[in-house]
Amino acid sequence: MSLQRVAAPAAAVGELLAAYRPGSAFFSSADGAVLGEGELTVAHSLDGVADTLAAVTTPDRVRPIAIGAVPFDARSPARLVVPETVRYAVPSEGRGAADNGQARHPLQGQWRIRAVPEPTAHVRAVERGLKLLADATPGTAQLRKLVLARCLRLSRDEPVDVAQLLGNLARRDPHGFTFAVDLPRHTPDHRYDADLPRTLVGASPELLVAKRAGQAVAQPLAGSAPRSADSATDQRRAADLLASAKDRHEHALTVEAVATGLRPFCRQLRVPPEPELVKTATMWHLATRVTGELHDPATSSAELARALHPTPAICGTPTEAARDTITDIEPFDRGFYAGAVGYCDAAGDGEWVVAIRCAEVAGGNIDLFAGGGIVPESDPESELAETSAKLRTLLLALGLDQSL
Ligand SMILES: C=C(O[C@@H]1C=C(C(=O)O)C=C[C@H]1O)C(=O)O
Repeated sequence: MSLQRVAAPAAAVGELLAAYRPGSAFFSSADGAVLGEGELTVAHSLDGVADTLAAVTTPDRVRPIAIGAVPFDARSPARLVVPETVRYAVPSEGRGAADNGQARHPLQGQWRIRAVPEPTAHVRAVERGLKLLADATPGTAQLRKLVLARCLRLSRDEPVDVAQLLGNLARRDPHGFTFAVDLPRHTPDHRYDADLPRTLVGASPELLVAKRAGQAVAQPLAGSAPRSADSATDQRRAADLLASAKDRHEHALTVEAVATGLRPFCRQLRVPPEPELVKTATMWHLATRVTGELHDPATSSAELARALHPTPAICGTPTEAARDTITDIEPFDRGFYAGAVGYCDAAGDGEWVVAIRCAEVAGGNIDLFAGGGIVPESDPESELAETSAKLRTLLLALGLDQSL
């Protein structure tokens, strides 16, 4: 077994982006970027990360990391790779300049597109969800929030160039969390040839949890509005979102769950009473930054991610009832969409984000996903529009400027 080596810090995030090749693992945040190459060993759950890292840690080995993804249903296997070589980059100056236009390098080719479910069926699914939120079933926990998603299956004859897609995503959302990590080759429904590598690629705005220097940080998002190219309209939408009782309710349920999940690990937890606005190139969101001092500074980011995932931002409240309802209603398997993606080192430091604004790529197939939180005050047509707006993160990075 070879040693995990850490190469000298790269000059810029752009260099690591340029070095990404299929099979490597890339993750970037406002703090910089990490690129893992090769495969020393693999952990199949967040639980297994500490032991896997301990097994490869020796006095002469520099802090190993595990990097990869956990599926939406955490009972299914994750893929968290301990790479042979790890390179880090510090944030670069140029990274602040967002490229809000079309993808600079559109992926050429003729796409076949299939919506699963069809848009009208998604509206009906939301109506069904609303009915479940309104009905109390004796003996079962009352659903308070449910997140329903839809999927766009795109395919073409030529394989998707993941490096190009990753570069486009990083340029459009330079302040987001951009990632490309390989997944287990088999999908539960064996939809693709098992020989095809599968990659999760995306640009998530949502920090599930980060841990560094004995501190835990989470930034749940919930409550959304599409951006507008017209700046007055854009500002009005942001102000309306911040004032919306429905969105604040949806947001509060998520913050409450994240605070409850972190509290047992923290001696001091700060939860701001009011949400703030965050934006991506395509969306406005309500956000709350929750920070805590850990009782035990050695608590690992993987352990914290395990305690928090799945949050009501992508599942619902209460968790199990929402997860079962999602399985019943959604006509596709979420796979790694709405899972978690990130890395953790042997000291437990690391960052995990919610796997949204992402796609699963296998050869010439790319599945895009987007969902939205539903509370009793939600409107089905607006929910459909919200998923269409969220899908634009990936569609624009592919060079497809169309509403689907
Ligand atoms: C589920 C998604 O996004 C989540 C749901 C949100 C909402 O309902 O307002 C906002 C941000 C994310 O937590 C997605 O992008 O697919």
